[in-house]
Amino acid sequence: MNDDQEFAVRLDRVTRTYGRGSTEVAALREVSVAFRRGTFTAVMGPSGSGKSTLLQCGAGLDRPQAGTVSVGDTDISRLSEAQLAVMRRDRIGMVFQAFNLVPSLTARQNVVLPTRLGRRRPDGARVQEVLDRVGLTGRERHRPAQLSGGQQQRVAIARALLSRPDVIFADEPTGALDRNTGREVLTLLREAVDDHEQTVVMVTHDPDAAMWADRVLFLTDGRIVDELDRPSAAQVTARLTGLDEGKRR
Ligand SMILES: Nc1ncnc2c1ncn2[C@@H]1O[C@H](COP(=O)(O)OP(=O)(O)OP(=O)(O)O)[C@@H](O)[C@H]1O
Repeated sequence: MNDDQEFAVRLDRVTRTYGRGSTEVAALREVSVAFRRGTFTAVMGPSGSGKSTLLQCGAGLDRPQAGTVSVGDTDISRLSEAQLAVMRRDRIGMVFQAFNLVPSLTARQNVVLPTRLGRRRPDGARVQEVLDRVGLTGRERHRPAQLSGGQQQRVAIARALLSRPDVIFADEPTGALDRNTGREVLTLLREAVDDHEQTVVMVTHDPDAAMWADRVLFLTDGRIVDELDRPSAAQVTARLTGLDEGKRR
């Protein structure tokens, strides 16, 4: 297998800075990391360490000043905005802490919205399949306000799954949920990896959520400073405490 088939997404020496001159902040400093197909990676680190920026650059929502981002065999820094939009629609799914649903639309309409915006006709059977898969059978016509937080996040996951994306980027997907509901969301993300060979990259502050991942990356000041394979929550907590202490010194 060559690298393009083995890895869903690769960042190579990616640098992203914000602002200029004395207010310049380096959110990512020459970060190189590859996400193997069919794996679940958690990204952790102190506030402001660059986690969301890593996700945004990987998903093509933000463009780095230097370095390359590849999705499969495509270097996305070379794509036009229009080509990038198609790539994001077809191959990348996004899930956010705040669900990002349209309040006036039903669950089903929210799931098909990206397809409709792409001026394509949704496949009704596929839409029902993803709604069933995330446990929303019977709630297809509910609007977000009529759903619990966990159910709203399921709608967002169904929306992300619809196009069978290679990779799903999730930015604190359990951050607004209680522990049990969060666990249900993590189960869905884990199933995407184990049963559907998708790739999940998830930012989280919660060591219990990170435990669901195959690998945990630790960021500090825009750099990946460590990684752990299948760690326990206690190992994750210990590593995070070490990072915070390192920062204070
Ligand atoms: N649009 C922006 N304009 C200016 N600075 C930004 C912007 N986005 C991020 N930054 C800065 O880049 C750095 C990294 O931000 P980022 O949001 O990636 O961190 P994070 O690890 O996700 O933080 P948190 O855990 O608090 O969400 C921070 O110092 C932040 O202030």
